[in-house]
Amino acid sequence: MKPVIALTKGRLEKQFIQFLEERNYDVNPLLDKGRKLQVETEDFFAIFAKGNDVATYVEYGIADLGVVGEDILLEIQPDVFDLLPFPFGKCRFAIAGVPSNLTPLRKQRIATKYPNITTKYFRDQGKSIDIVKLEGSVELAPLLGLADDIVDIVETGNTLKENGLVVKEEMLTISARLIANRNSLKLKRDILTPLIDSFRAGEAII
Ligand SMILES: Nc1ncnc2c1ncn2[C@@H]1O[C@H](COP(=O)(O)OP(=O)(O)OP(=O)(O)O)[C@@H](O)[C@H]1O
Ligand SMILES: O=P(O)(O)OC[C@H]1O[C@H](OP(=O)(O)OP(=O)(O)O)[C@H](O)[C@@H]1O
Repeated sequence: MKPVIALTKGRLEKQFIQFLEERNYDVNPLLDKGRKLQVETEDFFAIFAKGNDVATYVEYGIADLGVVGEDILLEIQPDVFDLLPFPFGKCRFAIAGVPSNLTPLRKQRIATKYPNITTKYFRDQGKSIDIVKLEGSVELAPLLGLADDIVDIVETGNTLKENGLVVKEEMLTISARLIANRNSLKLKRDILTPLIDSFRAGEAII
């Protein structure tokens, strides 16, 4: 029996495949998958999903393990075991906006894909804000007057720079994480341990 791993489609999938390649795993089935959403390799079955759904598949035990951004774990708090950080998917959360805008007299309006992380961050500082939930291209919001500032992921800073925005406050740094279904960890320990241990070797270079 092989473990089932749920992978976040897109940039994390690519970085995870590179991570596997560096550890001499057979990655050809993953590279050649085309539009298939389930693939079998020599070592595991992989399923490909959006980040939020990766957490759901792992929580429900459909997948034993998952590769997911820490942002998803912080935002939706799925009932999964957070096993270890990967040395990729590294970025940070920041408050950003137009350089010169003043703090408004009314409640500050923040646009974000991450309402829970944002609310908690401001609440911890004793600030009450209004949230505008967006699904992407969050940088548009302060430029078009939808919000005063944004809370979003920053990696290179290019998206902010090319849109004339600046970081106003650094919040926290994150990376991709290996998560596990709680029952799988107990019941499938023998098949999961070798895989987890080989991934754990990556921690040393974080
Ligand atoms: N610019 C970035 N640099 C590094 N990691 C990032 C960056 N943006 C997002 N991530 C991480 O990669 C994960 C997947 O992001 P990605 O943008 O591929 O998917 P998404 O957020 O669901 O967006 P989309 O709707 O475009 O697929 C995020 O959950 C986050 O952990
Ligand atoms: O600092 P940078 O290297 O420019 O990366 C940051 C950008 O990457 C993410 O967006 P993504 O590409 O996932 O698109 P999205 O806006 O649709 O979420 C994030 O939301 C920022 O917009």
